[in-house]
Amino acid sequence: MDTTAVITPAVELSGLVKTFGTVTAVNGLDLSVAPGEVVAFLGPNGAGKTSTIDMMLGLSRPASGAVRVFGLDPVDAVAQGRIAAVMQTGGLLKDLTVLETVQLSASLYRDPRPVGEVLERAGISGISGRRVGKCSGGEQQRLRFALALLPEPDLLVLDEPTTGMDVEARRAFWNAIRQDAARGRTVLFATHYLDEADTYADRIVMIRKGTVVADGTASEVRGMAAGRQVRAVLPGADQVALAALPGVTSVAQRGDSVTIECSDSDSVLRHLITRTPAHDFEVTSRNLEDAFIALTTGE
Ligand SMILES: Nc1ncnc2c1ncn2[C@@H]1O[C@H](COP(=O)(O)OP(=O)(O)OP(=O)(O)O)[C@@H](O)[C@H]1O
Repeated sequence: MDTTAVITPAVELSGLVKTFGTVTAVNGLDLSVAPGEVVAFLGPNGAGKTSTIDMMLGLSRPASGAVRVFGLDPVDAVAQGRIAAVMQTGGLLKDLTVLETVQLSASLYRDPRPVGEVLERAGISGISGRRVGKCSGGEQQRLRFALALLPEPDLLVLDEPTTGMDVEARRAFWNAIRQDAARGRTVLFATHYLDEADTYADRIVMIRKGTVVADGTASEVRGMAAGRQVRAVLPGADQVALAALPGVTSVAQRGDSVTIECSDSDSVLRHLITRTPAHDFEVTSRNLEDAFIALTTGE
């Protein structure tokens, strides 16, 4: 057996760039996703998530850089049913029932999964007779998920699939996706929701201004994003010296007080106590949500 065989990544993006006129939507993005991973693309509005996903699906072409899906050009990967997508809106006919919608889509494939099976896996067998126009937003998304399962893709891509759903609908939707992913399918989804990425992804890739700013498991990213704030009374603090301390991300002086954002509050305190006349110390943990915003907006 050849134990040195290299596994072809599910997704390989290298030096990806996408521009729209003067706007650079994706700016030299590199990413490799292994088969079987559940990856969240997390980033604020305009970070470049949709532009990247469109290139992965072969819906648009990069200005430069390369996209491979299971080693293939995305257009070929889509044609072979290796990749399928659940988009946020569009693509459903209101007057058809859920069952008719899936049957119609299935008729377009040469060798689709059985209709009953995909309804079951998307958790919508119980509403198969309901008209699409009467389905809630969450049910319509599970219907789109069922449609995406018809070719039995190896990679499922979802672009902000739960926007506008309430908490219960989001949970039902993700449980269906997660149960399906347990069978080994690779899943990549874009989201604004930190909690959604945290709960449902094995790996979080944070995007800001078209590039990756953090990449790791939820707990690794939490570690990267988490930080402390040290405050002390120190008139005329030497801001340059403080900013040069290990792990310090910002220093601000307001009146007699200095506020230092850092990853290692112990070493900042040690410095302040031994090298400066600072007093009245206050150490607080930055809230994770604030830290996420700091990481994705650079504030
Ligand atoms: N067709 C287009 N024409 C012009 N500019 C575009 C186009 N599509 C995207 N952009 C711009 O590219 C940037 C990245 O947009 P993109 O939709 O990829 O971000 P996103 O992370 O998916 O954002 P959101 O979370 O709001 O969907 C934004 O500045 C956006 O305005």
